Amino acid sequence: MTPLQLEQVSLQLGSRRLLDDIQLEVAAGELVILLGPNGCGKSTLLQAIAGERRHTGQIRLFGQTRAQWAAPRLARRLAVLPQHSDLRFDFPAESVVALGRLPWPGPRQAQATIIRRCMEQMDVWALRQAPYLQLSGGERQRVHLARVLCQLADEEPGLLLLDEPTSALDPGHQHQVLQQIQAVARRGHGVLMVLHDLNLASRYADRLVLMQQGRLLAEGSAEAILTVDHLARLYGPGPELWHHPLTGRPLVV
Ligand SMILES: Nc1ncnc2c1ncn2[C@@H]1O[C@H](COP(=O)(O)OP(=O)(O)OP(=O)(O)O)[C@@H](O)[C@H]1O
Repeated sequence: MTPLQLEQVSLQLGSRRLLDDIQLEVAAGELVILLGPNGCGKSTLLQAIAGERRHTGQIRLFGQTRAQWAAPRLARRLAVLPQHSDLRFDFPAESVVALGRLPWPGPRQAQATIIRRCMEQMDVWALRQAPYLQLSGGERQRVHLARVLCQLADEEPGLLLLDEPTSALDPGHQHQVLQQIQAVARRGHGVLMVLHDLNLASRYADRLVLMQQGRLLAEGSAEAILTVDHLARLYGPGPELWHHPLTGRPLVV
């Protein structure tokens, strides 16, 4: 069953159309990256998919509309990392990650194993006892990533929505995190992720989607999408395109 299908999704606020007739699918096993300038509607789109914004048109998650999903079942299939995850409680990092396991009752030891695995994947296991509020911005972001990763189980395909998950990370952790997110997709989950870094998007996406002023402008492979014409249209004049010597993928300068 296809994790995500959008048909004619629009969202109007007063006289402003924040989303305009969006058609989009994310297949199981696919990592789709959404690109576009500030304010074009990327977060709004993710929020609409997450059920947080009223919209017209249809959004299907694994073939069912939101109204057809019981919330506890959907919580095992849909995991969302918003652009900002504000948390004021001074829990140990491990307890923050454990929040992701709330939809899953189960033996304590099995839960602990999954939590540890996700924290290791996000390189925060060594920080497990650190109070959340004492963590750095990048450490907090990786703790929240571990939390959403451990919300999905590999027995049932899920959908992962990630809004700029690497915005606070150093280059080494950006690659580590994106490799893990790619591995999540390879295990059969659908992933829809917002990124601003064009070269990370070029390297990791199975498909890129360009957004401009609430509309989808183009979608396809990195080679098809990262063109001088598209980039100049979205971000202004000046981009140069090279090719990565090892991967052959577009490299934006
Ligand atoms: N509740 C709201 N009321 C009024 N305008 C809103 C509201 N929510 C979003 N907007 C506007 O909708 C537009 C799209 O916002 P959105 O956060 O989706 O952009 P974005 O593409 O994610 O941008 P960024 O790259 O800066 O994160 C923005 O111009 C924003 O000001």
